[in-house]
Amino acid sequence: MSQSKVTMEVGNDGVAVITISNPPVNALAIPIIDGLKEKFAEATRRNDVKAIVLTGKGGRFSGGFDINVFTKVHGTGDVSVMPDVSVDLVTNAVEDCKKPIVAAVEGLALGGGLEFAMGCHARIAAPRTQLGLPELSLGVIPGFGALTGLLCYGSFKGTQRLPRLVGLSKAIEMMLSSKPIMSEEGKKLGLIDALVPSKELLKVSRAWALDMAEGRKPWLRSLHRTDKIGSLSEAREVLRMARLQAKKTAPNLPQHQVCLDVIEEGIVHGGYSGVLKVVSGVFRPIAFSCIVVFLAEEIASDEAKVFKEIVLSDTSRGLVHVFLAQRATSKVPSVTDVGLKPRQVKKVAIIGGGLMGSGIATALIVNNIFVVLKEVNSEYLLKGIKTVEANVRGLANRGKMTKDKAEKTLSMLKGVLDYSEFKDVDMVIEAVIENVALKQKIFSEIEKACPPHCILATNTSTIDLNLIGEKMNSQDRLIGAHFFSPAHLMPLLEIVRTQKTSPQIILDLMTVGKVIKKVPVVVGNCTGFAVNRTFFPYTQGSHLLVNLGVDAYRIDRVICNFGFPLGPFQLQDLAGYGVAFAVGQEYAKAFSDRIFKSPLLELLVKDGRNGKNNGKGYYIYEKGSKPKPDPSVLSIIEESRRLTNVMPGGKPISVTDREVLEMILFPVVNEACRVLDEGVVVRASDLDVASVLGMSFPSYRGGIVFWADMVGANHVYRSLKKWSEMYGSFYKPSKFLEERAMKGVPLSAPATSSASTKSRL
Ligand SMILES: C[C@H](O)CC(=O)SCCNC(=O)CCNC(=O)[C@H](O)C(C)(C)COP(=O)(O)OP(=O)(O)OC[C@H]1O[C@@H](n2cnc3c(N)ncnc32)[C@H](O)[C@@H]1OP(=O)(O)O
Repeated sequence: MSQSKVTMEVGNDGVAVITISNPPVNALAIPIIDGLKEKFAEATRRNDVKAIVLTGKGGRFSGGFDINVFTKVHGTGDVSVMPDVSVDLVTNAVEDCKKPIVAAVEGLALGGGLEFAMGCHARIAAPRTQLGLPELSLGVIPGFGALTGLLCYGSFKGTQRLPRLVGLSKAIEMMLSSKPIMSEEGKKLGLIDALVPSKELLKVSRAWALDMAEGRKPWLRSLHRTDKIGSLSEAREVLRMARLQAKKTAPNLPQHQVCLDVIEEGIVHGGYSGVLKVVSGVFRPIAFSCIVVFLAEEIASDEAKVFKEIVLSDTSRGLVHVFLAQRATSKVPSVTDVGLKPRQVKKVAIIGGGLMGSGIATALIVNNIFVVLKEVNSEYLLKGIKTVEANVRGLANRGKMTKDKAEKTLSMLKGVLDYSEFKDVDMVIEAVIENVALKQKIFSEIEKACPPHCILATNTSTIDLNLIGEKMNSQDRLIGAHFFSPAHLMPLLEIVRTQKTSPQIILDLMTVGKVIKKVPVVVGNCTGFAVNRTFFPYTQGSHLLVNLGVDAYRIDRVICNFGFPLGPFQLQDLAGYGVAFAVGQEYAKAFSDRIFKSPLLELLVKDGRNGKNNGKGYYIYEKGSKPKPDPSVLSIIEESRRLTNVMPGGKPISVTDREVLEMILFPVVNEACRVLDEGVVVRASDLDVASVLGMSFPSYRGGIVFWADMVGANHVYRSLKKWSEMYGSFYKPSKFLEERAMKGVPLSAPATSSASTKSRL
């Protein structure tokens, strides 16, 4: 029997408790919405019911509307399958119910879940309950209404109740950031009426509902309130500022402006002139003038169009895809489905206190894992410890933890200069420079110094793990723990397994990843693994374009306009050139058939530049000001162009911005195809998640493979083929891409059986 259901129990006190049960997050799936309608109708009808409490089973109120329905809508283009949650259920059945309803909220009330709670006449919450409207992060806006029948801005009630309960500025902040607040803050803001311990939640909620039924407590309808919105001119000013801000911070996200438009409509025509009441009246069979019907229908058809556009937008498709793809990464065949139990990792040794080692140490201690940090001498060790201290105190300064907690956190770090502390560690992470011989020596040493259950991990970003483990006996314990810089902030943990790594070790590291709040993505072993390998043509493509005569700053601009936080040249400045040199050599060895060798970095270094490190790179870095393009780099670029001599006829090529973008990203797609073909990832969507979380590929474009499928494999293939004929083998389309383009099969479609035999997993 399905676990998804809505139940109702009527107590002797005359209170009906309606419970949503749809584990794990009580998502509002269509049968749940139908069940709620049915139970509210029954509770309203029954004479023995005086008041109602709405709650969720298993300590979670509701995670909102069922996101899987969006996937269906995106697949079919048919928005009519979306139920009318806002008007039909939350407004008509709940808010306008003839009996008082209390929401007993615990764990989380997000999206449609919070909308339900706000439709109730009071909200009682347990401590540390998350309350939020994260719909914008899925590309839609809170509280959509029906598309069948009439629809108007007034039907997006989720956007209207929140301002009426917490004030306009706070509501806008919550909706535009998609970040939840805790019930403690909700109580202060007025979103929550009472905060009670979890075990008293139902008792207090029942009593509250009865108090309302019997006139001892006020019975408030959120949508009718106007006391927190301020004057119309104030509201308009707040909205104007929010629009400007959203234009700056979310230029490519249409749902932000639509959300603000809808809030404004609700305020202007709802709370102030009362039109909302008339317009929402069109949803009910009451008498109203023909003019209003006509106007409402006209508005409705416009808004239905807006709604349809936004739900079916590429932005929503991309964001919903990334949400579900991220969840899918925790399912790894033969690892998470074979009944293994993760072992606890309490103490970790890190070898190397540089940028990566200290960042990883920070991520671990912040999440209560004891760390031993090893360096080769006390000077380096002190430097490493100081970096960790700065990281942790930086988090405290930014309000991410209390000062007290920061000091406690730092007490979980111990610096050492030898292996004596390694005897009882559960995991070692090697984070030294990218030098194969050094890594081989370290692994043969730690294998002896650590207990037999210990996970032996390397943070290499590029080097083949089989090479690193060549001198080890227990290669089943060797695994890649590839963090992205800065390791305490970037969310991705790329877990690299070899053919010999044991499933238990993989599961243990996945669990550590989750404990330290990273998203672990398990991938196979090869040079650069899944993420850096897929993206090595990103830097090379940008170098090739510059050498073909395209302006470097224009390239950075085009890439930023697409949605990356930085362009490739600014990114190189930030990362420093040393890493680029080291990994460049590895790629040149492994992928010699498709390398573009650019002398540009060497010329920059010769000129005394080292990027942000010394304030001089493609850009000039001065304290307190934004990086500025450095015109004196142009002569170095000219020299590079002269040396490579790739410009056809010695003249700069002429390309549109779109071509600039595609000439950089299509080679990345091409390498992603090889990664898919070789079975380096479990599924194509893992590469999407990794590109978003590790390379800052814009999430609203769905990740690298998803985006490529939106653009179309055929277009990618034809473009690469054309450029390979014009500019050489760097652009040569892979076999996988060619086949998919010819057959019209999406790049993300699972591999055929012949391909899956190649798997590196
Ligand atoms: C009408 C409204 O205005 C429109 C809406 O409500 S749109 C939906 C708005 N809600 C959201 O955006 C919330 C999305 N969910 C989340 O942020 C997080 O899942 C959470 C905070 C609820 C829980 O996080 P966490 O405990 O880490 O568990 P997490 O792994 O993310 O999710 C557990 C499972 O629940 C699923 N799930 C979570 N929220 C869901 C939702 N709203 N619909 C369907 N499934 C959902 C996940 O896909 C995952 O499934 P899986 O086990 O098969 O992989």
